[in-house]
Amino acid sequence: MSEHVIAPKSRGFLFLDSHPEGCRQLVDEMWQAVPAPVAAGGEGPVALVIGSSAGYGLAATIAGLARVGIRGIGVCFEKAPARRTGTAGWYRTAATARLARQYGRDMVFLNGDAFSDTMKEQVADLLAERFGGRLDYLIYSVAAPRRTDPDTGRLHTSVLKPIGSPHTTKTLVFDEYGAPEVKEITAAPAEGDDIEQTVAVMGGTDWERWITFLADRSLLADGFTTAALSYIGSPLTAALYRQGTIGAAKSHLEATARRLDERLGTMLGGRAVTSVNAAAVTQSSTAVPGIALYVGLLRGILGDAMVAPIGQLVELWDQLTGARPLDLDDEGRIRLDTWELDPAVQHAVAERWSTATSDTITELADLDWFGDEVRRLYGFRVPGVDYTAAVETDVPWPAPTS
Ligand SMILES: NC(=O)c1ccc[n+]([C@@H]2O[C@H](COP(=O)([O-])OP(=O)(O)OC[C@H]3O[C@@H](n4cnc5c(N)ncnc54)[C@H](O)[C@@H]3O)[C@@H](O)[C@H]2O)c1
Repeated sequence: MSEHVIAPKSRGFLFLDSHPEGCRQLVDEMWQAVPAPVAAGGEGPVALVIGSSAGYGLAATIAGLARVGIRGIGVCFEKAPARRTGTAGWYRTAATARLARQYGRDMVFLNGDAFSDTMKEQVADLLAERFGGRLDYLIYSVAAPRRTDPDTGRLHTSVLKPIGSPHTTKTLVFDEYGAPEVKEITAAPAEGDDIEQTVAVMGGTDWERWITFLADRSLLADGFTTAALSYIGSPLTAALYRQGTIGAAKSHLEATARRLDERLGTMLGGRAVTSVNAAAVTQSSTAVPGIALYVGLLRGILGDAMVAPIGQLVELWDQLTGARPLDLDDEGRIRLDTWELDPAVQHAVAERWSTATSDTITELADLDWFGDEVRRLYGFRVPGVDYTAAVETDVPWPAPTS
């Protein structure tokens, strides 16, 4: 037993501790937000979600469990409680596993490096032993700063840089008293092998490696379908995102999808697509310069009309399972970002972006919402949680039920 009162301590948008009870309630909230299952009863399809503990991958896991009745495996990379609390994803995984069990879904969570072949072996063994040797769906939603290539042993590091020339952007920071400041920063362009390294981490190489690995062991079911998450985003963030090093990785991911789609089509009558999702506040997105400002302004304009990740992932599952028709753009991508990239919305965000200063930002952007969302990533600011009460932080990793 290790009970503590946990106060939010942060460095910028990163918090040092997370709140187990807040994380549990947020997972409950996400589950409750999922509409009733499409088909009830029977054994659900077998799914593997890579990046299952946070952001879009967590939404994929919860929407899959609650809407489609999936069973299978979630893979993520989280830190256990030790001197500090566990990471939020640790507690969210414990909460997701508890709900899965409660609803009778056999879901096993593995904590470790998805880029490694050891993890691929572990997943392959579990699929063979526990899930009838057939995988129906794979959702790939990893956001990571680095990846070791199992073939070469080389460590690749991804960077967020513009390509070609330096780029100056407005960005949102909070001073030591929590007051918002709109600043300008200039990002130096990619140099050396920055692009290649970012593509090696966030492009499609590891996704393809997973599929080849599982195909070689004959673990992919007929009609096997896979989706990887991508982002396009606004012209306001394009120099640093879609036209930058990370955008090069996303283009690689999308090209990988087209190649895999052909391969899976011939091999199994299967499919590979990318799903272009909309801007959301996650640990990864807040690391991109300008994104915090952009998302705050977007919320200021759209309010509750923004579609949260869980809503987008219900739509993704509906399209993947055929509950709704698959709706692909000209480049073969599922587009769940149309409300964000609507020209009228983008025009309104651009207007506010151009006039935003430290003095006007609280009127133009919904910073209360943004501040809450950042804290909720760590289980804070969840209505109904008593943050003055001590909570058990020593939560075990969920053991598979036999
Ligand atoms: N956040 C956005 O605004 C946004 C918008 C559209 C698309 N996307 C895409 O969604 C995907 C996920 O991003 P997110 O923002 O949800 O990220 P996130 O930081 O919220 O979650 C990342 C997940 O990856 C897992 N992970 C990281 N490194 C790992 C490793 N080595 N092995 C196993 N698991 C690992 C983490 O444990 C976590 O579950 C990315 O492809 C991203 O580009 C994000």
